Amino acid sequence: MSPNATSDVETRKRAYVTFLAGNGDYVKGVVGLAKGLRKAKSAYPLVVAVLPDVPEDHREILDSQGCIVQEIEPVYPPENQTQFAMAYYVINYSKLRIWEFVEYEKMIYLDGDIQVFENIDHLFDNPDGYLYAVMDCFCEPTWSSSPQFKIWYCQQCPDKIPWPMEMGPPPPLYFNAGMFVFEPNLLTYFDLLETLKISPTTSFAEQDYLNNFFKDIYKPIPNVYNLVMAMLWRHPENVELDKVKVVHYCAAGSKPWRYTGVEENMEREDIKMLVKKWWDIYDDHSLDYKNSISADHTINLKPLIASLTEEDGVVHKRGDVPSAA
Ligand SMILES: O=c1ccn([C@@H]2O[C@H](COP(=O)(O)OP(=O)(O)O[C@H]3O[C@H](CO)[C@H](O)[C@H](O)[C@H]3O)[C@@H](O)[C@H]2O)c(=O)[nH]1
Ligand SMILES: O[C@H]1[C@H](O)[C@@H](O)[C@H](O)[C@@H](O)[C@H]1O
Ligand SMILES: [Mn+2]
Repeated sequence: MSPNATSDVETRKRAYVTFLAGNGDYVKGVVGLAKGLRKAKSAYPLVVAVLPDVPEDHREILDSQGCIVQEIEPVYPPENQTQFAMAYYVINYSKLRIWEFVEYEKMIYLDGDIQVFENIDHLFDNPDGYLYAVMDCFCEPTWSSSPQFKIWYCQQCPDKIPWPMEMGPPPPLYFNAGMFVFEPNLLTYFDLLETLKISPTTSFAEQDYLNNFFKDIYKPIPNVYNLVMAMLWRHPENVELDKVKVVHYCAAGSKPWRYTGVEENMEREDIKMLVKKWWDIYDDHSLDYKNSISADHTINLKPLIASLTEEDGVVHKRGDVPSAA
């Protein structure tokens, strides 16, 4: 086997992964993400973990965009009496299935409402054994039922309003679960599912759960890897917008494919600019998988080479091992 083929086989051990549920418009987010990764010349494919309720035509769109569509079974929390910050967060427990994708050594999870504007492949090279993610902000009304919100404490500026001593030690650092670097592992996977059975359901669903589960191995990374939009108006002093590589369109009203500009903060120039940047990628037909094949041979030979197996040299059907690049 040629040295090139060896390294291509190695790159197959890493992938991006996102999650898709339902027959709504989140598929647009995932298409945008696939194209964004391609534009950033990522060397790794995008796996889309889909729930059974994702319709066939949406799966075909994703396949035609070079994504690896992988169906997963839903995971439900044990009981559902809690008020989630958003009712649909309940489906996000299904995200735990991605720890089962052990054909990959390391993956970067990205929400469907995330866009990657610059290459972040180097995050795969971070030392193993940790879960890497960006610290969240507690200042939006979605956090109103939390103790942090009630005392105006935010881990983004712990010196402004320090955590009161009488409330005990400050809570452990908390990440936004729209983006994280992790290692699929069956023992972890079974432990995640088993521990869930005896865990309470809380406002931020699997985000709270993952934070608790991984608190000892969580390593914060700079917010350029997941700009939670509220940071722009809650903690502008912590944001260097021109350095941001990954944007998370998570604020109410900010999903680019639904954007109208009427919700609070959505009239801001920085938001308008970021929404436009998302659309520029989504509308760019040269970034469609089929067009990128004819446009750039150096990049687009990769999926073909990677789909040659060592033993039989047989080329598997396109879509088996597509690269996001
Ligand atoms: O109808 C839906 C709803 C959600 N999703 C998927 O679920 C992800 C999470 O939903 P949002 O991005 O709308 O939610 P937020 O960004 O507000 O949610 C945050 O909190 C959630 C708590 O459950 C999750 O942790 C999520 O990853 C984190 O970014 C989406 O990106 C998308 O990938 C769908 O596919 N279809
Ligand atoms: O994951 C959630 C979500 O992205 C919300 O929109 C945001 O307000 C929260 O800070 C975050 O924890
Ligand atoms: Mn999101």
